[in-house]
Amino acid sequence: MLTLLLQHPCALAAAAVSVYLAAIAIYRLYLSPIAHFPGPRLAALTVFYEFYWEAVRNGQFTFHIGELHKKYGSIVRISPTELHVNDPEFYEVLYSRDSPRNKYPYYQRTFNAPYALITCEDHFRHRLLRSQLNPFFSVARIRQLEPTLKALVDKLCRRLEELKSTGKPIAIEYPLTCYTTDVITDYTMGDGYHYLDEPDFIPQWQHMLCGTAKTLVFVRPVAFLLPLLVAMPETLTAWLNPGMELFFAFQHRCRTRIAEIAKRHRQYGPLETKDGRQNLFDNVLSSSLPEQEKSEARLAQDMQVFVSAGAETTAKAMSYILFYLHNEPALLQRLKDELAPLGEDPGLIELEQLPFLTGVMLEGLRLSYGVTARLPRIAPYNALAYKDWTIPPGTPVSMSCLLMHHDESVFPDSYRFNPERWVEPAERKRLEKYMVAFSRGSRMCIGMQLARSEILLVISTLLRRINFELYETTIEDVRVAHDIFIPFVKMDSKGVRFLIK
Ligand code: HEM
Repeated sequence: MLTLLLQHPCALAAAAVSVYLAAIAIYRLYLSPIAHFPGPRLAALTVFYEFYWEAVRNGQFTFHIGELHKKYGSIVRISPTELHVNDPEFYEVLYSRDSPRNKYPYYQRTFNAPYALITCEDHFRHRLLRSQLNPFFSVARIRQLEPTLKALVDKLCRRLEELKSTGKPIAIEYPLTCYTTDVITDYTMGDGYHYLDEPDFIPQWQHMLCGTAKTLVFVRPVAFLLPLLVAMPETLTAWLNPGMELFFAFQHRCRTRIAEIAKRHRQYGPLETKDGRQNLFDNVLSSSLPEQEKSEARLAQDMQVFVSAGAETTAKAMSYILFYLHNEPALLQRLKDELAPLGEDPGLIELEQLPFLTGVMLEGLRLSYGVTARLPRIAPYNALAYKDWTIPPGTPVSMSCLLMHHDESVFPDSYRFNPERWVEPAERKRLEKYMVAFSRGSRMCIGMQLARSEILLVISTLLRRINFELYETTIEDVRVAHDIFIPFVKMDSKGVRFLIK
């Protein structure tokens, strides 16, 4: 037999590959440190199980994981290397504030932004970067930003008023995405994109932000091919994947803007904006961070992430809130009644005190999810204890906001938009623990305060000044149907559309 194999190199190669694959299969099924965890054998064998549910079935893996939990229990092995937990009480353990948590390289590499804060794998490097940025997003700093946020809401209202009585429906997520983009670009770069000036609210920008999420998910198991894709001429990639032109233009814009900021910083030191604020990247350049963390390549990747993370999520939450309120006029009226005594120009501090408005915001965040994808974390040094299980150190473990927000034991009638569930203060405090749109712990969203302030100001102002009428929009246009890193509704939806009366 051996002589035969040696005489035929192809047969030898095939035999070697078979032995290799068999060894991998035996390791994954019987010898891996997580071999004893329950779950489908196929998922334990290959990442193409995940690929099938993510890519071939177009964003169905999270829903399928929900089914696996019903069959196998609250902890399931969902891939050769990863466990998934579905238990609201475990969320704060996994997404810990204090214990080291690394991110999972397999998951992070598809962002193709290896130096950015959000993709930083090592816990300690992340702490260093994050502690430098945290003050920039504190409640106090966001309060200083209030006049800018309000000026942009005024502009949003003026632009929407142009559509008054024209009979032209508007998909509200487009102007809202222009608003959130202008806010975050103005705040981080000191010079906004001014997308609210675009005559048609530039729908392709919102499509691009959602489209890149698909690349994230669909290429994950073959992400080692990403360098090939990236090395291809941009014109060819854009031809293969229409819509990528805008992404490349956005990438170039971030690099150019960072190069300008860095050059000016080298020549003249940090530049303050007219209201005395320093832009975020000047602030990083003036900091005591190690020099490699101030490289233009790293800062350009962070700029890209800040803009895309801050724009789509917040705009989606606001447009879903507007839908739910107009879909149930009693809720709309109750909110208007609560807002009425505050007059024409209430401040953020006053808005934050309103129980029903707060309930509307939290319920909107709960049902728009932000990021639906599971977010794996690794406890690098210590085993994690979960019920009777011991999860070995170094194991990627994930949980999903989508499953948390539809846990009927926490949020009964979970698909119903019910702001009332947040109104009573003690109950709100209890429930907020399980509303994880911003995730939790050391890696939780840095823009949370900014997003909450934007939502409060935009919703309260639009309801005072604009008369909306829903146009050919049903609950299906806000009901999650696909998890492609971010939530997607049915693919042929035209979005939440309104006539301005
Ligand atoms: C409704 C609005 C928002 C939601 C639901 C949301 C959700 C999230 C979630 C779930 C994460 C964790 C991602 C992970 O673990 O990989 C995250 C991280 C992040 N978000 Fe947000 N986000 C929102 C708004 C914003 C805004 C306005 C900004 C702009 C500053 C922003 C910037 C970021 C950044 C930079 C990170 C990475 C933080 C880190 O790794 O330390 N987000 N966001």
